[in-house]
Amino acid sequence: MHTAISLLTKNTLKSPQNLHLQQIYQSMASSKKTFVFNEVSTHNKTKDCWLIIEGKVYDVTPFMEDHPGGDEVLLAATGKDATNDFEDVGHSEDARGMMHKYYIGEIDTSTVPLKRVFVGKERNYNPDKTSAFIIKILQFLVPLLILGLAFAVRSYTKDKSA
Ligand code: HEM
Repeated sequence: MHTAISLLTKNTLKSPQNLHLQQIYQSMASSKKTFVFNEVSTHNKTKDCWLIIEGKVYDVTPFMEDHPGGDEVLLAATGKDATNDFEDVGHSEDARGMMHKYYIGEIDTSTVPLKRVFVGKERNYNPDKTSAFIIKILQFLVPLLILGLAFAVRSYTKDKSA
């Protein structure tokens, strides 16, 4: 990655028009910090949101309210490699151009799990299996109770009319 940035700064970005890009890439290369996945994935809240996109780590907290796609999608993209989510939307060049503002470092890709893991506050996940079990039993019992009640009422009314 570092080599790629050096090559870019040396060759492609030499023209004066690309000076600002050169400065951005140089600052990215010199001040880069490498994070491990667990360090990044804990930043998954409304006021603290870090993303992993194309091997880089972005702190998008200040951008959450202004993100045209909303803050929910940004939060949903935390705790995993968000490259595919980002690419699937088909973000414009403008969107890509603003990413450097939120760049805070690189990710050690060997620490990124293949499957999504939940760290800290968990969403859409119910660790209490007991309530799910009770619901299943109730789903079975309630119709039986109604049937039994219907039979009881029927035989009671039959007895009365006889
Ligand atoms: C540093 C990261 C990001 C930046 C700077 C960014 C920026 C932007 C910008 C400027 C737009 C307006 C449309 C465009 O110019 O393409 C946009 C739209 C959008 N973004 Fe992001 N985005 C980021 C990450 C993400 C991620 C991780 C997702 C997850 C799926 C996402 C989902 C969306 C969606 C759904 C839209 C709306 C698309 C539409 O309605 O046309 N963005 N984003």
